Amino acid sequence: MTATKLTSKSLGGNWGTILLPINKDGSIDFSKLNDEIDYLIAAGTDGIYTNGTAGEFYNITEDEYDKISELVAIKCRQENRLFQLGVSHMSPIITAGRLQRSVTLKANAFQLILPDWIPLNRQEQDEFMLHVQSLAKDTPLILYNPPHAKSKLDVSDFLRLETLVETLIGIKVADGDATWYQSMIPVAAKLAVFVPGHHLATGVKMKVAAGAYSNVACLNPRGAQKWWEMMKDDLEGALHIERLIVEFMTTVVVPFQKKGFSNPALDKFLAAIGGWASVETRLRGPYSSIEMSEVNEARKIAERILPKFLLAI
Ligand SMILES: CC(=O)N[C@H]1[C@H]([C@H](O)[C@H](O)CO)O[C@](O)(C(=O)O)C[C@@H]1O
Repeated sequence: MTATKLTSKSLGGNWGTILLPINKDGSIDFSKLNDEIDYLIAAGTDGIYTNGTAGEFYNITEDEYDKISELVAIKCRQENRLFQLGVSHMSPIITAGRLQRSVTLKANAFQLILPDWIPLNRQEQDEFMLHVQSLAKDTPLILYNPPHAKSKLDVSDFLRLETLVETLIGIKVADGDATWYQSMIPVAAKLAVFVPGHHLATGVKMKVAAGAYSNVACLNPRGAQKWWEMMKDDLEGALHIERLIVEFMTTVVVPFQKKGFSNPALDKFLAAIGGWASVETRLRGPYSSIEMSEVNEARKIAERILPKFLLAI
């Protein structure tokens, strides 16, 4: 079977991340991971992706990388579900290795970051992306450029890379204010732009967002999907829900961010609050995890603020 060919026009929607169930000794619990992938597939999100930040791509061995990618690829192909494999790594050599070993898995796309120790000048960005394109063959690419990346790309970089790299179909970025959205309209005309999950309705209203690799799907993949569907025929209603999600994030999640917990710690906390996966809050060290004992209180606040469909399992 050939993989459905994603394009900058067809790529979009609510994508659910794989989160790693980490044992006390730091190993990955593959049996729990298995169940989690089954749940995500059954939840009916537009797609599933591996090795995002929430998948702790920066802190796994190459053997683990291969095992995770294979597991997700086999299950998603069996069930005919769209999936993307993250091949990101801070080292260009490791990214290339991940890519080369994953090409046969027939992902619908690869997600990747630029090399992330020494910032890349434009020529180096171009060279890296062309190299990756040649390794990925005809599998499309999504470039992930978070605000903490060493090489921060702007509108002109995205447009240049889109012209240069034929198989680049999307980008994942943090959003900004109305001026930012305005500036991204030319990019959105050419590439599928993914914005933070909790701002997706705004992104749609501003005619920029094609979808989200979603932290709302971390909380509840089914609920996040329902919210995305709502954006198509009741955008005002979806914007109202977004305000509730943002209120929930501000009340429950941001205080942990202010204490210094990382984004993946927050994503795992969201999943534990949602309670749909057998994933707990533990991250692989040295990164700190939010204690499971915080989950009950957070869940109570979630129940007060959020609509039922975002929490029901
Ligand atoms: C608010 C937000 O968008 N969070 C997203 C983060 C950040 O983009 C990332 O932590 C920056 O490094 O990425 C993910 O964890 C990921 O790709 O797996 C998904 C999560 O929804």
